[in-house]
Amino acid sequence: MRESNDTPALLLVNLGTPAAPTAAAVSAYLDEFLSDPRVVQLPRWLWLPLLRKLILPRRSPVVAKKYAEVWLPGGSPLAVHTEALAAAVRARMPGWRVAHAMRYGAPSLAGALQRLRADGAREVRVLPLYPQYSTTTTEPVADALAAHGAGLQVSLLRDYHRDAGWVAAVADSIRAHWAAHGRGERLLLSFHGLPQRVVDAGDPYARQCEASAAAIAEALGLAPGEIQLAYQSRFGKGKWLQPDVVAVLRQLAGAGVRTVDVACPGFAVDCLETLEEIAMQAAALFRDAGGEALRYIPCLNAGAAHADALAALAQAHEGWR
Ligand SMILES: C=CC1=C(C)c2cc3[nH]c(cc4nc(cc5[nH]c(cc1n2)c(C)c5CCC(=O)O)C(CCC(=O)O)=C4C)c(C)c3C=C
Ligand SMILES: [Fe+2]
Ligand SMILES: [Fe+2]
Repeated sequence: MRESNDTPALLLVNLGTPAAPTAAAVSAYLDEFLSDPRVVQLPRWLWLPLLRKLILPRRSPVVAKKYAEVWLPGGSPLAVHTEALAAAVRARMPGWRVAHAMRYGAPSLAGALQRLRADGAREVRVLPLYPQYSTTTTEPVADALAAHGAGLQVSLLRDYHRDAGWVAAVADSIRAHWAAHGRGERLLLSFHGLPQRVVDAGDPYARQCEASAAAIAEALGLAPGEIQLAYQSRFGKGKWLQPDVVAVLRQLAGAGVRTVDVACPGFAVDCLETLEEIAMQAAALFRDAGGEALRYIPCLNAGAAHADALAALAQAHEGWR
């Protein structure tokens, strides 16, 4: 069916991921991602030669091996799950065009906007799949909309870090994990980290992570002290948000904690940072430090509760600007 011109469109946007688990594809992806001045805020004359001559040649083959360990038959987990999530949301929004795009890599945001335009869309709601706002993730989506959104009436959802539907979906996924595997001695929520200087410059991301953790704790009927928050995926040499997930896991194991449940509610879908860094690396580290088991709780991915929450957000009257 061809929708009428007045049908609104929803565009789900995720970060992006390499096209293949190879050094060349990882290098191309990281080059686009890490040369965005919103992501690494160093002077270009200093950063770009450093990135291209030193960091990419060294890091890309190492990171490509990590991607290879989690790669799915259909591609990178982030790409596969984002596409499945868009399909699940589409099924809940009759009358809407629902598309997805990546901020870096493919399918490109510019291309997705072009297809919507060609298809006769006028109003486009853009939902970055970042529950917590950051100048390093959400704002680059706004930049791309300013650059490629001409001719469309575009609005953006800046964050959904305390949205009731999303909080309930995360809490339910943790309860389901407990029902299937029993309850670990501790519950740890691991969010992607951020350089401390970005936070000091006023980025509200860390506050939003704390508020999300508090809301999830409340939905689970836990006291704030019964849930621990940590930050992961540190990159480079500078100071990043604390506490670091590795330090927290070492400390828990050292204190005699045998089992810890870990969820990553800042990630809408599973990706390298959850499947390799947490479910594989951090789990091995916890065992080496004397723990018995780190039980990873998968992201919401294309689950029904997630798709319901995002479809409700997409059709909400508030939050869009
Ligand atoms: C300065 C560097 C980085 C900042 C700032 C940053 C913020 C940030 N990232 C996400 C979500 C994801 N990041 C992912 C991978 C990834 N992130 C960085 C660096 C920064 N991220 C790098 C170099 C990489 C690639 C992997 C590596 O080389 O180690 C991913 C996964 C992508 C995938 O393909 O699976 C996600 C998702 C958030 C939410 C965020 C700030 C809040
Ligand atoms: Fe249709
Ligand atoms: Fe990142």
